[in-house]
Amino acid sequence: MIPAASRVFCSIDTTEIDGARRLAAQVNGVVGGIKLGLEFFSAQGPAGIRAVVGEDGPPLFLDLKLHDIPNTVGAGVRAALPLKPAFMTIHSSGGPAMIRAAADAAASAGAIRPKILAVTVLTSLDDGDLGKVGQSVPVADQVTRLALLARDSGADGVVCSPAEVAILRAACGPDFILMVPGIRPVWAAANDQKRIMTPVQALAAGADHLVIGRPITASDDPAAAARRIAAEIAEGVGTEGVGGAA
Ligand SMILES: O=c1ccn([C@@H]2O[C@H](COP(=O)(O)O)[C@@H](O)[C@H]2O)c(=O)[nH]1
Repeated sequence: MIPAASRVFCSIDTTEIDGARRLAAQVNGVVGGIKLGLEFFSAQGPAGIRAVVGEDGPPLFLDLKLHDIPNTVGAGVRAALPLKPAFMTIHSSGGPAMIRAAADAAASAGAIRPKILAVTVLTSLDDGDLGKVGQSVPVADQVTRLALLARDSGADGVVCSPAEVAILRAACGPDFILMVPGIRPVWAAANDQKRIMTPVQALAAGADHLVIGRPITASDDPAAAARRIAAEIAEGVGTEGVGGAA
């Protein structure tokens, strides 16, 4: 059986190539893949990505959260295909044509295409924040709307918070991928995340993959933190309560 910890993508958010490589080596074999995003890509570009994950490295989740007109997003996805990411992100709020353009660009890679995931509502936002950007509906309603739009426009799945996983699993079906950040073991600080759950809670709700960054990477001993999370997942630790000091 595949260990549940292999469903964790460790988010390495840094500008430093040596630091990113060191972190990737420290969590290698404990987590299932590496997520690199805007911070690292802006500083190090495609060559930096290759230096961290290599040709035969762990699965890559390239989290660039593309959001632009359809032509530009499609071209952005196509330009990233040589990196062979397992997953790439776009924003669902870019609309149906933009999502379709990303899906079509990914499909052009054939069998080893990246799965396109549409970001719904960022896990750092709550109902009050949504209201301030003119979306005066409960977060869960907006997430569901954007997830259904993404599914119907050709995306393989979405990025959502653990709080919406059960709702989306019911609304979008068993095969729609739910990639879930906003994950905090009970011993970790929430930081800027607002909609959070423990790894065990998120998996129990039906998440396919978990994204975990600072609880591992900001630890004095990232390898030990990753192993601790893997052990908690295996033992079902953290079914109640979450978060620490923000
Ligand atoms: O809604 C979202 C979408 C993406 N993220 C990304 O996940 C990681 C989370 O890192 P932590 O250190 O575990 O908070 C980070 O790279 C975000 O860009 C997200 O948090 N929420």
